[in-house]
Amino acid sequence: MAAAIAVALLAAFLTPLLFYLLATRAKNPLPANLPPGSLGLPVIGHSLGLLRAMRSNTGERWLRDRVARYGAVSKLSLFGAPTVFVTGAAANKLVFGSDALAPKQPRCLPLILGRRNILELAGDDWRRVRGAMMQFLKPDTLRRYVGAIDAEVTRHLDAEWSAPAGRRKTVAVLPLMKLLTFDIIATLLFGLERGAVRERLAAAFADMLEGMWSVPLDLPFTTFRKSLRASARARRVLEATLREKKARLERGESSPADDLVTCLASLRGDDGKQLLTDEEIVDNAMVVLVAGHDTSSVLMTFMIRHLADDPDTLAAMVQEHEEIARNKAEGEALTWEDLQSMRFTWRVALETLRMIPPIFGSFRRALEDIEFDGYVIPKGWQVFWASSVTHMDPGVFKDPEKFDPSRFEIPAPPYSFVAFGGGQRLCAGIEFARVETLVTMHHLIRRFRWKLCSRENTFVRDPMPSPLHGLPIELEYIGVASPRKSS
Ligand code: HEM
Repeated sequence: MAAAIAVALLAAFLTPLLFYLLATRAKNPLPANLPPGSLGLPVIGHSLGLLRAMRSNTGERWLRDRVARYGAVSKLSLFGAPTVFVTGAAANKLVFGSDALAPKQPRCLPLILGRRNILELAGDDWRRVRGAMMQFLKPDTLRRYVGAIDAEVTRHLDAEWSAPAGRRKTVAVLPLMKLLTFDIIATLLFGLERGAVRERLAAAFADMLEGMWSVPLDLPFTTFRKSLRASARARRVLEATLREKKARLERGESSPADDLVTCLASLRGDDGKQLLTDEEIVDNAMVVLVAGHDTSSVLMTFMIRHLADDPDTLAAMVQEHEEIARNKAEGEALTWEDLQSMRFTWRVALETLRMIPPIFGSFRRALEDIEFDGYVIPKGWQVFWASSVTHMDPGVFKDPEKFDPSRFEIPAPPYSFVAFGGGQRLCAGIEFARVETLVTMHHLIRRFRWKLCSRENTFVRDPMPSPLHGLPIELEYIGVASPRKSS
């Protein structure tokens, strides 16, 4: 019965789409010099093949096979739209630099995050929203929050990782890292204290994520419907938070530097009006929650996974962090200056991101016919970029399968390392991610050693890389940390 309903729904959904595609193709004949490759079956195209490969952790190979067969530019069909897949530094430059390409997200994203979220915006609207967010996320502002992030990390480690003296403890790393990054965002960016409101946001957010990448069918019992409802609950919390922040600002009880939401609410345009609308502030708080939560938690999880089996890298990191700790008083919080000394640790993070980029790739939409590499990308088509093929290209990164942080002693060639994207849409949260990663790794390395519980060291992409069972590790407390002096 359920299967019959699903088939009927699918037919109802696909048939008009098929007619639409045939009609538009008849109206706009395709240019002759399209990239090589086939568009596959109508509508279904190559989506199932790619998704299956990602779930079995062969997504990178799936793309590499395409490149071996067709070259760095090829056509295919993904998620119901004709697509050109591009890879390599020149293609990345096009993706991140060309005004003829606009961002394009899966259809479910604006429905869940809100239509005024930065990922949907272009032109002046994008510049205004990005500029406002960077007021808080730029290094000059973030340097003031290192102590607060340090406090959040040590509190988290005390509560979730530590075991009674002499006892070993097993933890699953990924869920804990997600909890930590959620807590850091809730405190630092939303200024939400621990308690019922924050727990309501955490619960709504967890439900919302489940349907984030699902088929956007708003029908009873679909994951997407559940996600939409959870998104409405999360928005209600953020709207109430914004109202409270605005009231406090008006009463002179807070400062724009308190948190991202207060900062955005305080900004004024030339006309003296609030620079971002309330809707924009809430939509972009939702983006920050999603963009900043899964990505950094995945990075730290895979660093921990790698360090368990790489004693040389671990030893070099231990040395770096011991030197920093030597110059600090007992329990003293880290500072911005300390983070600048964590060069090796950040190179380990970059190498981890090169080999396992949390964001597999994403889409753009051609606003006009674009000529690239001797082919035409027709107006209206999707462009799909993926970081992994460039990251694993031996012509760019020698011995790409080897984990070698020293390769980042000099900057990678332009548009070759794209884990954070590139160009004007470069990740807005790089500095934030760098601060939370370095602070967390410092305290973990000073307190614990660990080994992997499972020898089956694989992961799947869903679409974020997720290690088997959340990466269970056995922790040994080495007891060098001491109670904090300041926060
Ligand atoms: C290891 C951590 C992170 C990685 C690997 C990462 C990766 C990326 C990538 C690849 C993009 C570009 C997507 C595209 O061009 O299609 C992006 C954009 C973005 N990221 Fe991150 N991100 C990370 C952490 C964060 C954090 C912590 C925040 C917020 C605090 C954040 C906020 C954003 C925002 C707002 C954008 C959109 C920028 C724009 O369109 O102008 N990210 N990120």
